[in-house]
Amino acid sequence: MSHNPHDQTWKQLTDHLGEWVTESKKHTTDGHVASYIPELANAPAEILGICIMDASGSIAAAGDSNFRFTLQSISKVFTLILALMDNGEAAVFSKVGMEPTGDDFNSMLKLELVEPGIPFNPLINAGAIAISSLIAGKDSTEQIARILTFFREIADNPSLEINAAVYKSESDTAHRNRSLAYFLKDNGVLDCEVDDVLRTYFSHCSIEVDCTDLARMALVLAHNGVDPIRHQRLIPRRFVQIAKTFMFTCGMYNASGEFAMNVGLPAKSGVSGSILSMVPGQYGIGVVSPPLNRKGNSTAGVHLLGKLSQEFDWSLF
Ligand SMILES: NC(=O)CC[C@H](N)C(=O)O
Repeated sequence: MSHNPHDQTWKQLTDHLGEWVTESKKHTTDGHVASYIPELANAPAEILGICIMDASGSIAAAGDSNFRFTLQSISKVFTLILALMDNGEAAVFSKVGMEPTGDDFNSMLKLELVEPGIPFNPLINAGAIAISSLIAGKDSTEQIARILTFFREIADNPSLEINAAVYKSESDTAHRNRSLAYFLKDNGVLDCEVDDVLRTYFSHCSIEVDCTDLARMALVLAHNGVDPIRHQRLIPRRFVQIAKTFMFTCGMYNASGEFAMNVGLPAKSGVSGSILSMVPGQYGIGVVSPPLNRKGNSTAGVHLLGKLSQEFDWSLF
């Protein structure tokens, strides 16, 4: 038996992940599948899948890990990184702040209440729409092409595509995001047209992946921007540091404090019921289970990450 801590954790993971998924799956009934984007409501409610990837690309997977879903808010982490790579820190943080809001992810409350009227952080909807406008390109068509190229590179998967049905469903019903974008335009945050920036925003939210893609993308963040499998730097270290900090403080919306206490890892969730997380320096983690709690996080997914964090003492604190 090996005494390498990684080998021991890996054996325990591969031996027990299936049991832990079965246990956490009970929590799918604690939540509701998102329906404000009508197409998302078609997701089966009893799904729970997870994929954990180590630095050599070995995979521990269990449950419905082949289920396909859209990135939704998880995409915001990577558009933030791309915007930082395109514009640098100073330009990005002239358009968005660095603080959690304590409000729902699609709230517009503080845009009017607090001066200057820029979004509090890049992971709430208002902030992510501002970030979409900063992606280099002459219009949304060019921006979307660059985003897809970047996401495919990070996921090491050239076949990532936009799910057209989810895109259309969101675009047809996004009255709240449209109002946020008009508000931003009025506050002088957006230099481009509202419809164009929303095309970019809905497109990156609608990129379809599975848990393996999530784990692969997370692995690059876990290794501070270097892909440990291809031994290639894909993202400057500083920009990963910024992204991981936001994931920790704002990645689980207004439940980020609770998640930090119970799980203690950087993470980002999306309304598709997905969660991207990582054990820094070690593993990339992708989880999906569509039913959400009131704050928009996957009930079974959060439960499973809590169990893993306890079992392996993964909390950063
Ligand atoms: N929380 C989320 O995943 C939100 C993303 C979704 N596309 C929206 O704008 O509402």
